[in-house]
Amino acid sequence: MHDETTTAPQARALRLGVAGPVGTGKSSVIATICRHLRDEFALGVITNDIYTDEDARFLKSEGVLPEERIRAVETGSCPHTAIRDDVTMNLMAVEDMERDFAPLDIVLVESGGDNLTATFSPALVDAQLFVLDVAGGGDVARKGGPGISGADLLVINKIDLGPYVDVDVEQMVTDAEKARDGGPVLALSRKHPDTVEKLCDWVREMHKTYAGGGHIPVDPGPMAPHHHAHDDGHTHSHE
Ligand SMILES: Nc1nc2c(ncn2[C@@H]2O[C@H](COP(=O)(O)OP(=O)(O)OP(=O)(O)O)[C@@H](O)[C@H]2O)c(=O)[nH]1
Repeated sequence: MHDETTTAPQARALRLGVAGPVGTGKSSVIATICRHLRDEFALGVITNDIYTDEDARFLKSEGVLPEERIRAVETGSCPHTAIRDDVTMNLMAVEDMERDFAPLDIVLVESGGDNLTATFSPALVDAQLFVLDVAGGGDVARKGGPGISGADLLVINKIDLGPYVDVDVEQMVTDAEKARDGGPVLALSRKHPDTVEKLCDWVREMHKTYAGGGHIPVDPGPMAPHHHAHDDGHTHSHE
């Protein structure tokens, strides 16, 4: 009988998206993954910024990978568009990277920083992390949204800051688990090596499942309707 929960073993790299609100630590999470796993896996990184290549420059300056394995996509539009509505620019960047450095094991794709609504299309990534931080407030996890509830892993970052911003990290994790119907939640700080190891283990496990054909990409769901106002007075909306 055909088993619909598995697919053939994968020939190409695992494409792993990292999304989340501005400043929660997406670039830092990617830097951490690269530093700890670069000797185990062949890695590449694609960053998304609206007008700059700042995130790519940060990762290059940190020396987390050889510079040519870190490439920037300047989306020129709201971050949702490039990771969800029309993923062409990103898909081309990922495919170029995979071709130039074949065979790659994992390509990390960082979304531009946005609000709680941005998620990757499963046409672009195979799995996705959504990153919140404790500095954004303990109640954020309760607010839900497609990334919080539907990403393959929810990261609650900067837990070392909990005491300074009066956030009960354990409660925030419990709230997040509830919002995700028990889906995985990782409390992370780059200053707590045990949490970094858990992040690496999650990536290892995801890669193993994916490479063996046992991972089916899940769409966390569409963003909520919203609109953007631009400097020139022009607005656009996503319904
Ligand atoms: N205390 C603490 N600070 C952290 C941690 N991770 C990241 N930061 C800091 O948080 C700030 C934002 O981190 P980034 O990695 O640039 O965040 P980002 O989500 O990529 O930001 P944008 O790309 O601008 O949306 C930086 O000053 C980091 O040094 C952490 O675990 N603990």
